[in-house]
Amino acid sequence: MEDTLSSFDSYRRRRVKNSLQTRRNTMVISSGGGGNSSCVLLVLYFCLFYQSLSLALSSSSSSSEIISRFQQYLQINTAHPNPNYYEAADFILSQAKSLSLESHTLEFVKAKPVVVLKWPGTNPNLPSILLNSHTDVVPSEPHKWSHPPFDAHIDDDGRIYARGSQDMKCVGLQYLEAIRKLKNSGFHPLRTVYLSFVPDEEIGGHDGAEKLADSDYFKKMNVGIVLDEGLASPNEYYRMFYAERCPWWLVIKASGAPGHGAKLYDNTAMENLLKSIENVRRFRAAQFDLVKAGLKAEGQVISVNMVFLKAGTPSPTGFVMNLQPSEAEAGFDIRVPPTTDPAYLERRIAEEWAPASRNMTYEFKQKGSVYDKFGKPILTADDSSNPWWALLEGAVKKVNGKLGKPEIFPASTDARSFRDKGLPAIGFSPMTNTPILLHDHNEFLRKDEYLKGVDIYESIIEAYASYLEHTKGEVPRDEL
Ligand SMILES: CSCC[C@H](NC=O)C(=O)O
Ligand SMILES: [Zn+2]
Ligand SMILES: [Zn+2]
Repeated sequence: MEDTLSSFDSYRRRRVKNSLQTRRNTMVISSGGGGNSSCVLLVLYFCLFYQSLSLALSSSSSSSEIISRFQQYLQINTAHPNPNYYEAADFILSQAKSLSLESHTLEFVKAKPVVVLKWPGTNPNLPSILLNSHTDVVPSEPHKWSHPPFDAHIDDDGRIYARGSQDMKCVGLQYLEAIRKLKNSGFHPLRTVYLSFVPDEEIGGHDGAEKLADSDYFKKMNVGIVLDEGLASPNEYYRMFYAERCPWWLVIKASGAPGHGAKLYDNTAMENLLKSIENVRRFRAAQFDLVKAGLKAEGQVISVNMVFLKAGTPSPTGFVMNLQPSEAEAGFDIRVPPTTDPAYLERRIAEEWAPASRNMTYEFKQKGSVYDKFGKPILTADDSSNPWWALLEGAVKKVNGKLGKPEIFPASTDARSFRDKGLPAIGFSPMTNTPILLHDHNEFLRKDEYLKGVDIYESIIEAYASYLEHTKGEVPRDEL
């Protein structure tokens, strides 16, 4: 860890040195006259040098300001079901102003602002880069946290506790801090860099990223690559995601004749439902065993988790105890990797989990497709056909970050709205040596890890925004 941090520091020093060097070179080229003009130029030189030095000093000494801005964002309560979206939007807009970024607030749905920021590139004809993050967070149970989830308290070991510290207010603000550093260093992007701060990801993104991706405004943005969220890594390897599992939310229902609680008879609703649940549990265990044995990664198996059970005849004191009910239901959150055959799973549901022969029916509350409109699995290429993948890898390695194997995101993110449009989208949240605490109690991110992530994005944005080639991964406008 020490090593990694010190190499990040030396990278920072190199950048400062380079930026001073660039400014010095500019001066040398522009000086050329003699006499008084040399004097004026000398003064100018020192002014510029002083300015560069103070800029450099301010960027190297502003860790506490960077952390304080992160805390401010975390302190805005954007938890469902009543997220304070306007306060979050105002905060982002104030940051944009301090960075002289262009901003636009789009309200596709009332009270659900989508904030889009723009850092114009010197070649606006090249497809742009979109850095996406969501502003909402999931609810919490504050009394089960060691520090209140919207205090952004920092403990003695530098852990910042807050809902959203990992998922994903960190990423949204790290993008902005990286841009602040790049601007301070005098960097000018070749490609336009956009940032989108979208609502509602945690409840499906339909009024947020999905609306943005469907809009004419988005078409005009001419996006060529999207970065979105990934997951924390408990070890030293950063994680990159090229796809995500598809959510299928299944409800199965059993029916049967009611009867006396003391009677043994076949085909009761409860018995039929339990047979299905046993079946589902065997399937779940087999999939989980593949992960436990190290044969498959989490994102490569089908996960099934029972999320509700509903049965029984209510009474004023609870449930009627001597009546076997005529209906019973169970709900499952299923996640299907785009690399599996969904027809196989659907057959299994119809024939084994909810067979009509056992008086069972089923319905999907949500059933995403693993295929795009051309019938191909929705995946972003993680090989040489996608230069953005290699660029990201290179940029992380340049600042001494190590990378794990490409992965499929186990849950859903807004990236799917962009992949649906045929765009490459990479899931990445720079957090190493950090327990995975998204949606959990006591979600936290360490200060040093957050600051390291800013440097990682600085490297990524610099590489992406400087990339000149028109690539295969970029979809021509008229196909969107
Ligand atoms: C199916 S939309 C729900 C999106 C949600 N995203 C993050 O947790 C998820 O459950 O994966
Ligand atoms: Zn998220
Ligand atoms: Zn989430």
